[in-house]
Amino acid sequence: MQPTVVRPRIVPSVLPADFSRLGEECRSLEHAGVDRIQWDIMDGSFVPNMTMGPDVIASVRPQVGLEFEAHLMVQDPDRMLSHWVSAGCSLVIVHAEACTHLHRTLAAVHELGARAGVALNPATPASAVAHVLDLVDLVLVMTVNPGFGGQDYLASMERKIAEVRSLIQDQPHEIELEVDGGIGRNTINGSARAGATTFCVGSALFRHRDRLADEVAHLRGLAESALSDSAHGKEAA
Ligand SMILES: O=C(CO)[C@@H](O)[C@H](O)COP(=O)(O)O
Ligand SMILES: [Co+2]
Repeated sequence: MQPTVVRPRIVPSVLPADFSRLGEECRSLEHAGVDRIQWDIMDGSFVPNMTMGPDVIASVRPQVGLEFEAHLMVQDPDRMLSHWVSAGCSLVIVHAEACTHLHRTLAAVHELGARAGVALNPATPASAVAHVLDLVDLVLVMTVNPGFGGQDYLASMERKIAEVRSLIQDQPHEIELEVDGGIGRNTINGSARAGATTFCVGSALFRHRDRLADEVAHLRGLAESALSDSAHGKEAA
């Protein structure tokens, strides 16, 4: 039987959105056909920037049907995990570097009824997730240093993307591989060929806010062609 090509997921970051109209902005993304919405949570400590708290996300939650993921760029995320889940995030991504007891933190996310993801800073090796894969639903490889949107993609991360792909490939449960930072028309191909199937896109998408649906389809098409050329982009029909 012919293998089918994995459908790439396009997940916008809300960082470039107009924060005074977040509900409308998220509805536009939903109408444009994106797969989820990523909320970039920054605490001014783990990263040198601050964004929003759970009440902001909760206020948008009833206005949009899409799944929400929280990308927690937060030192010691444990004490607030339940707030992000209560606000409506069904996927919670913590940074490996921010957790003293990563295994415990991931178990706590599952106990709250959410899916758990682990993000890796550019300087963190793929091996940082090797011993927690049984508790991981998604690995997020940062392709910029976290803290700001609009930075240049680090192509040097493609080797790590490939290493994570080979780590997760043989797991008994599905683990998504997402990339985040500087993803757009010129970089989605390289990260897809390396092993990513989910693409967080911020500024490269909002740059085309007058034709969001076209840009989502265009980016997904570019990723689909790259995945169809690569072994990891195929699944049994
Ligand atoms: O987590 C982060 C930054 O820390 C990202 O989600 C970016 O906000 C994505 O924005 P672009 O790099 O695509 O502009
Ligand atoms: Co992010």
